[in-house]
Amino acid sequence: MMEEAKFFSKLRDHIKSKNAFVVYRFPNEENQRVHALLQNNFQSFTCSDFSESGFVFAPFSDKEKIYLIPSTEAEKIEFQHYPESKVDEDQAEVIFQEGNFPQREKDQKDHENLVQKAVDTIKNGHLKKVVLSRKETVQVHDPDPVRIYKNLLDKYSSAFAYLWFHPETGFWLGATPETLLKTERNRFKTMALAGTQLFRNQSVVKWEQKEIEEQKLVTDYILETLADNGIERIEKSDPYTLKAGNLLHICTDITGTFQKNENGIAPLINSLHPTPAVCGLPKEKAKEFILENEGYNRKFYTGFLGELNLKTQVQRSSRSRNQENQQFSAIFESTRLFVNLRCLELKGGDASLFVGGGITKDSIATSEWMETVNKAQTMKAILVK
Ligand SMILES: C=C(O[C@@H]1C=C(C(=O)O)C=C[C@H]1O)C(=O)O
Repeated sequence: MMEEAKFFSKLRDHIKSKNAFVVYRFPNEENQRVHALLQNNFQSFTCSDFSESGFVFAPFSDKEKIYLIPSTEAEKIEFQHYPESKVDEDQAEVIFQEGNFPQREKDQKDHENLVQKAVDTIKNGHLKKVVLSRKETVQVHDPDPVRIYKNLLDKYSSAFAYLWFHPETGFWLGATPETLLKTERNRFKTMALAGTQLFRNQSVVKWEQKEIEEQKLVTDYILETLADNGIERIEKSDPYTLKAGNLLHICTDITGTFQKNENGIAPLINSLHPTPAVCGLPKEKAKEFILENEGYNRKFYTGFLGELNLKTQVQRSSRSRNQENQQFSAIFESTRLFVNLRCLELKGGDASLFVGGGITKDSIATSEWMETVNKAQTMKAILVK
């Protein structure tokens, strides 16, 4: 384990070298552990069939490059990060941030028109659900990626919190609540996440029928595609409320067993991405609607990222530390991928934030706009000093 200060000083040197790297922490990490992979050469690596091992960074579109930092080409570092003070994610602070980045009227109009067009298309029976998003670019007073990432680590302990750099993509940061795929041997886990409301310290969370139905669409679709892909023993949890920064979502955990064949986990990834949590239903029609109407390139937003086929050593029993039991430790491959939400691209002195939401027949344009404003707060809150 490296000392944190030593790591960040090393990272600053690495940034000067312009070689790729990624720093990341898993959600709810009990021992405060943060991981990093610092690529030790200037080559550009891509992922072709998900048989590779390393950290993957994939765009929304299946026509663009999927980047990879291969395990064999990078120095692997771990350190522990303890927040300087207990920062909470409550509403008061969110409202306070509002003044730093005023909203533009034109952005609102454009987004509401886009949503209305989708609602009309859905009502005409061409679509069931489509996720529509926008990009908001703001000036950052101190655009130091390391400073901003430390804020992110302090603030969002229940998210997958990352800082990525590649000479061809530039800097990306994010705090996403959504697991795309977790595999360990032949077990896997994914989740259906949808429905959004503000967290207001409410003791009882009430969900509207619209949100309940929207989230169920996502769950049903995922269950169906998994069954079509030969996944066995599929189980799902009851829907529960998941807190992500200043927001609440409805979540269903889905687990199962998959048969490993020569294609590895590629069929699983290809059937899940993009889920109706970020694209829509039916998938191809929704994708078409997005590409034709959103009017900007999502790049890595609503793509996915994380550890791919990484070798992990596990003790058979975490309590058995004596010599005798050492022989029971095993090495196996695991994958932990997340959907790239609540993220931003850092470029020059600007940050581009990406935010969206699911549209169904019952969606109201102004409420959908507000939802994106609220989602943007997650990342705006870490930009300020
Ligand atoms: C699209 C986003 O989030 C997704 C859409 C949600 C919704 O429509 O309510 C909720 C969580 C995510 O699955 C985003 O954060 O930009």
